[in-house]
Amino acid sequence: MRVLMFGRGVIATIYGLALEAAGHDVEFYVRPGRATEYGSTVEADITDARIALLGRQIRRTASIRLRESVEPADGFDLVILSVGHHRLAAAASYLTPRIGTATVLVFGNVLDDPLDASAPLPATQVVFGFPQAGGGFSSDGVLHGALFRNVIIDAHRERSTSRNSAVRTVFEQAGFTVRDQRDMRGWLWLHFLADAGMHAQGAHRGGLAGLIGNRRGFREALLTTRELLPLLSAHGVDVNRHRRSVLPYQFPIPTSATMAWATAHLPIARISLAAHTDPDAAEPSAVLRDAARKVRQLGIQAPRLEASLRKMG
Ligand SMILES: NC(=O)C1=CN([C@@H]2O[C@H](COP(=O)(O)OP(=O)(O)OC[C@H]3O[C@@H](n4cnc5c(N)ncnc54)[C@H](OP(=O)(O)O)[C@@H]3O)[C@@H](O)[C@H]2O)C=CC1
Ligand SMILES: CC(C)(CO)C(=O)C(=O)O
Repeated sequence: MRVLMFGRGVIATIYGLALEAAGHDVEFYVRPGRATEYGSTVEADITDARIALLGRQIRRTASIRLRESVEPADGFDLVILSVGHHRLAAAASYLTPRIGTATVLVFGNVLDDPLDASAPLPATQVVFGFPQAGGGFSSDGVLHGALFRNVIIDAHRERSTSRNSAVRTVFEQAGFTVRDQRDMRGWLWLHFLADAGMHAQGAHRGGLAGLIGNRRGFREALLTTRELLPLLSAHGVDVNRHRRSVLPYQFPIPTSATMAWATAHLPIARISLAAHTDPDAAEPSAVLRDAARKVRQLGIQAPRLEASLRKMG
């Protein structure tokens, strides 16, 4: 399959390399002028949990193909679009006239209704999913990442089209296990609020890396998200469908102890957080700002989130 990864960011690179290794024809779209800057290789240090339960660390210099434009005649079958929620609209506008008949997998954080957030991409060509990976580039350009076996794919009955099946097959053939999500919109909202809780604490601790091994930090993150949960029902999400996912917020003490222990002792649990050390990174402040905007609109009290926003300045 011809696959285009949008950008050469963390998630695009981790999954692009995995799909290429599985035999797909993978290219990366980067902004005009950036191909030379990036070069034709990437140094990747990935702890891969497809091979071993707690991950096996593999470091390699991988060749990658970059392109600075996309045209409908390029004939991509699948475009994987993984950007921060605050950059999705611009990316979707760029891609819409250029994708031809390709399926676009929107594979990252989304706030608002997913189809509105990914407009003007045609709803019939879009599939929603979410990565189970994380990491970041260190200052020497090396990608340090953790890759889990699962990926989340939308499995709502009305959206279970042949495009969904094709996306599932691509991941399964590359050794991933697809976790069906029947309420993707609710799941994406909940994940966004979970990130807001984490980033709120990151704002006090020099980024998410400051949470590693930090029981109090995780507890505060969970409590921050708990303050935001009323947003879900206010937007029509049936929280009962996400009972297991909301348990950490109902039991923050044992959950934070587990998270602190896991991130202190297991590299696979630590890597995604360890890479987030930039206190001025754009995505965390966009997540906090947009979560705060939503709760203020509804008059929901979120003192922990507000305190973190003040801290960010
Ligand atoms: N990193 C992580 O640990 C995790 C991230 N996620 C989610 O996955 C998504 C992607 O995250 P991540 O990979 O870290 O993000 P990155 O910022 O690393 O990657 C985004 C990429 O998209 C490119 N890009 C964005 N907009 C445009 C545009 N309009 N035109 C051209 N290129 C563009 C960026 O290029 P440029 O640099 O030129 O702007 C960059 O290469 C987010 O929603 C995030 O929340 C989920 C789990 C973990
Ligand atoms: C907050 C983070 C990095 C934790 O892995 C994440 O899940 C995301 O960016 O969506």
